[in-house]
Amino acid sequence: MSDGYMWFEGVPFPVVGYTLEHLKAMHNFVFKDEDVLILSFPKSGTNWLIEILCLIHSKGDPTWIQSVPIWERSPWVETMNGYEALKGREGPGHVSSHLPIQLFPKSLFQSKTKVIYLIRNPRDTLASGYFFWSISNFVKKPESLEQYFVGSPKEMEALVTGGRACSARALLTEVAFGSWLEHVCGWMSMRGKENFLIVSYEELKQDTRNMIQKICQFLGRTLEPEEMHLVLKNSSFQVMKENKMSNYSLLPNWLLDEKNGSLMRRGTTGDWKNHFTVAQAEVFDKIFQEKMAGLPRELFPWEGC
Ligand SMILES: Nc1ncnc2c1ncn2[C@@H]1O[C@H](COP(=O)(O)O)[C@@H](OP(=O)(O)O)[C@H]1O
Ligand SMILES: CCc1ccc(OS(=O)(=O)O)cc1
Repeated sequence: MSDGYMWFEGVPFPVVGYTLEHLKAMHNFVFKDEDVLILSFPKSGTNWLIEILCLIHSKGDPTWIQSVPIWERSPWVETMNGYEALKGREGPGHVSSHLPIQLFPKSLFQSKTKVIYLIRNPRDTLASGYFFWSISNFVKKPESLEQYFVGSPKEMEALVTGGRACSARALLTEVAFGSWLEHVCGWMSMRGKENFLIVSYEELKQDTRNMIQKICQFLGRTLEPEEMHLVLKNSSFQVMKENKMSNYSLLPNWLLDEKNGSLMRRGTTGDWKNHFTVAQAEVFDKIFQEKMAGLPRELFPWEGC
């Protein structure tokens, strides 16, 4: 825990909300065929997708999202509180997780649980994570974006000269829940299964209505035009930002310093461009191209934009 993370099976976890005992016990969690699982690497827009799924469930009626905290509506299987809530739940429901595939409860792979994997430009997850971890006490606060990006100036130098690209922060290897690359590559092994849907933050931003339709189709749900209108309205950035059940303002101040930021920060694509240096962007490109070469490009709609 000395580096500001709690390590489990080689993966760094936040130090608040997680224990090794729960992570071990959670491995035996039994998924129901009717559950809906939301999977993502942190800061991919997970809470937005959770809000959308809750609103699809309620056909746009905001009563549920305005009265129950988001982490109770779709508990995180890997957190202590989330796991306890899920264990005691009788019927099926929504479940959220940031876990990499190798740590996931095995029952998922024998179930028909519908799984939605949310993917976002890792440059934006990096920038979003930097600002979020800086205002929270889930993990050690980053010293600067530079430090968060590569660990140290020395590592950056080594990266630029091509020396140690694989071990650098640019691969997101030492942020909460481990490596973005490993997270994505691991879960992409489920690609093609009929109970597995991939949604990108970028497509969700660009054509929210169309993506909600696609999600509804996957879930076997339909929305009347007026219901769709309500889902769109109540999951919009502005409405979510003001919903205290969804914007994390219910978390105590010692855990999330709301004076200096919010979960609901920008809600845009490409904000990383305002924060990365040219050198950082080049390094990131190089590593991304190299490591993701084996996966189809359509998985990364933000590339080349
Ligand atoms: N309704 C919404 N529309 C668009 N983006 C949203 C959103 N709700 C949350 N987000 C964005 O999702 C990111 C948080 O992701 P997560 O829920 O996985 O922690 C933040 O990104 P930014 O920090 O780039 O603004 C946040 O602003
Ligand atoms: C208690 C709600 C909560 C807080 C933080 C979480 O992780 S992360 O910020 O998305 O990495 C998950 C759940």
